[in-house]
Amino acid sequence: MKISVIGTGYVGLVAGACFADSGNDVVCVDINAEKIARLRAGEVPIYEPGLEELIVRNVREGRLSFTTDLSGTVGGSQVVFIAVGTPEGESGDADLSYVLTAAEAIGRALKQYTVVVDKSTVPVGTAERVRRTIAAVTRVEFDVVSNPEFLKEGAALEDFTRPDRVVIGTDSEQARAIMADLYAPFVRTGKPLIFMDAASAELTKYAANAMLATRISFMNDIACLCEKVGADVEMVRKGMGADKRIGHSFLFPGVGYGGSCFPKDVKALGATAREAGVEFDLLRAVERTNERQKRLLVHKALRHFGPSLEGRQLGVWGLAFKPRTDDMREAPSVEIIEGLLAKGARIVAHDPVATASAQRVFGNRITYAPGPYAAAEGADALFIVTEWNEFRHPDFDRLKHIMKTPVIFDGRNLFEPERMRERGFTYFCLGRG
Ligand SMILES: NC(=O)c1ccc[n+]([C@@H]2O[C@H](COP(=O)([O-])OP(=O)(O)OC[C@H]3O[C@@H](n4cnc5c(N)ncnc54)[C@H](O)[C@@H]3O)[C@@H](O)[C@H]2O)c1
Ligand SMILES: O=c1ccn([C@@H]2O[C@H](COP(=O)(O)OP(=O)(O)O[C@H]3O[C@H](CO)[C@@H](O)[C@H](O)[C@H]3O)[C@@H](O)[C@H]2O)c(=O)[nH]1
Repeated sequence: MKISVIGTGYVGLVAGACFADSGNDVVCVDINAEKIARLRAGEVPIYEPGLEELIVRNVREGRLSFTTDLSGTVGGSQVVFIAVGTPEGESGDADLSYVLTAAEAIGRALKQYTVVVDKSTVPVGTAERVRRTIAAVTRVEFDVVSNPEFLKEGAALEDFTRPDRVVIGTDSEQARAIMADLYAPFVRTGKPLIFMDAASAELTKYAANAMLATRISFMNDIACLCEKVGADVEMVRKGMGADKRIGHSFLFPGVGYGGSCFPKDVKALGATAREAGVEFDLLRAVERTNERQKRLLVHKALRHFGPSLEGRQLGVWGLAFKPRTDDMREAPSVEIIEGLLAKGARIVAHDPVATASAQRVFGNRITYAPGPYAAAEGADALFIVTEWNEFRHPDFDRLKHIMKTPVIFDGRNLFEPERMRERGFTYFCLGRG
């Protein structure tokens, strides 16, 4: 099948590469000429495990290419995916300007019946707005399908090629058949293609993200409660998760959820509810807990060191919002580091892949260390912010030896508090004694 993908971000690039790898002829389009030039030179502008190899191979084998020329590409495609950004708008709602601009450009370029697929995360009613936007500029036949994406950064290829489900919102039989054909290679193991109307598909995406964010905030509140009452959140988490109705995933307390999706999508769902006159108080509480959680490590540090961190050197392990990505969007590290800087601390941080993207956030206000031990050297305390695997089994003797004082604020509960005390560390974590 001939496919165009509009937008070469985390979603567009992954979708484009995976569709090409299942034998389709894919052209990825972006308005960012520098990104396209890099991609054409074989350089992938984001870090996502396995993506570069997949792109390079599919380009070499002639199934995948990159262009800034939307109008020259879309006309020859049977399916066009919109995978542009939908950032937070002024009042918390989703900013649809990129989606609607792309839709109009697609409309002008159509030459034959085409399925236009909205893969971006968009509020209820957007498929209809996209349809109207395209219909206003063309007489060619087309269908608009809502096909939200559920991949996680850091595991994007696995999630895309082995999805738990594929949600397809359309009332067109023709579009339904084309989408089923396109996704057939990814649901061979029996995972469902779930067909529904476009509005339900659009809402499914926000509901899923908001539910996952709710679980995280719930566990962060449980962790705070554990600290106050002398319970151990790791035990509570295991005990809760063993109930099949609850399950173990997305119950890890941490420094608050971040990334390009949960924060904006919880807000956008709140905006949809407000507009619809539905009181959705739970969402506001989920956000409030998350705001508190992002400040927690700084509060713990101030309780330990006193109200000023002037003259203190603090090490930070992990800058990206989660492991296996270089994405700094809404990363809790930003709030934590800004909080520590504001109290006068000097920061030396290490992240295995996010240094370049972190430099765009912090500039030279912090120091970037080439490795975890270099970040901890001479530090008054070490902050663990992102749970990269390489931080899980450090040489504790070496760490203790190189730090000025062996104090750790662990925002990811990587270690056993009892063992850390035996090793000679002053160890603070979340919801454990
Ligand atoms: N990042 C994720 O993990 C993830 C997962 C599921 C869904 N989503 C959703 O998918 C959408 C895309 O997210 P992302 O993280 O890939 O975004 P991104 O910001 O990484 O990339 C978007 C790309 O679209 C390009 N673009 C904007 N307008 C364009 C136009 N008119 N024509 C061509 N290109 C254009 C931008 O230059 C940019 O390269 C969002 O709605 C997001 O909520 C993201
Ligand atoms: O038990 C957990 C799980 C996650 N997180 C945090 O939650 C955030 C989001 O993590 P994750 O969901 O793994 O990454 P994303 O790439 O943001 O993926 C989410 O957002 C995407 C964009 O909408 C969706 O497609 C995915 O299904 C959804 O998981 C990160 O800050 C994590 O540290 C926790 O604090 N505790």
